[in-house]
Amino acid sequence: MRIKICGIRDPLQGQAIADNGATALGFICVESSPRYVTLEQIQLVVAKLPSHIDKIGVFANANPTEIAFIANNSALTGVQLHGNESPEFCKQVREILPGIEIIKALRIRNVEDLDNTATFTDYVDTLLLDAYHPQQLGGTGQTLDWNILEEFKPGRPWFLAGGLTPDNIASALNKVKPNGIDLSSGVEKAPADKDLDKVAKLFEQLTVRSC
Ligand SMILES: O=C(O)c1ccccc1N[C@@H]1O[C@H](COP(=O)(O)O)[C@@H](O)[C@H]1O
Repeated sequence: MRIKICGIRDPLQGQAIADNGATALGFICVESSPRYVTLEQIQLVVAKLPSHIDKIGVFANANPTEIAFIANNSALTGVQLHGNESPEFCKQVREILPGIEIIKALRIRNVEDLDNTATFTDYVDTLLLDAYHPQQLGGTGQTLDWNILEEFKPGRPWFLAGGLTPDNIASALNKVKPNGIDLSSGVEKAPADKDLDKVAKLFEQLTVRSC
């Protein structure tokens, strides 16, 4: 299973989280977020990471040219589109960035929102399901209704996100079978300041489950 830890800013924290077993790290390229990182900060973190770690830039309603500039100049392996991007927009980004993983994040309120994920299947590599919050795009710490995800089998691999923590990850994975998990605020002391003890606890929980 893929394990993505999002909202990384500090190079040493990024390195430690990769050493713990994360398969992907995420960088918030959304200026309004308290976890926002500049291109230069991403470059400093990426420089310390082994090549097998996926490096994902998180954008929301950004310009495709800006997305491509940041992706190409910081060796990102993927971009996560976390705003109100349309399937057509995802297709455009995929054409501009061939070879880069396109992840479409969708904020799920109900079964209708879940059904809507099918409209993205042909235009993205991966889906990511996050909780819906009326004012915030992401990093809210809110969980979505895992009950409606029990039978969710989209035509693409998918990440479960939204309010996951070392304390609730076992319950989540008992109900839901995603291809990956994505955590941000559940493993931090303050926005973009990751709590390495919580990260270690997360991996302990995941190890116990796999035994
Ligand atoms: O983390 C942010 O500040 C953020 C801002 C704008 C878009 C997405 C953002 N984060 C993403 O939110 C989810 C879930 O976060 P959490 O675990 O509930 O804190 C995750 O995919 C982040 O990439």
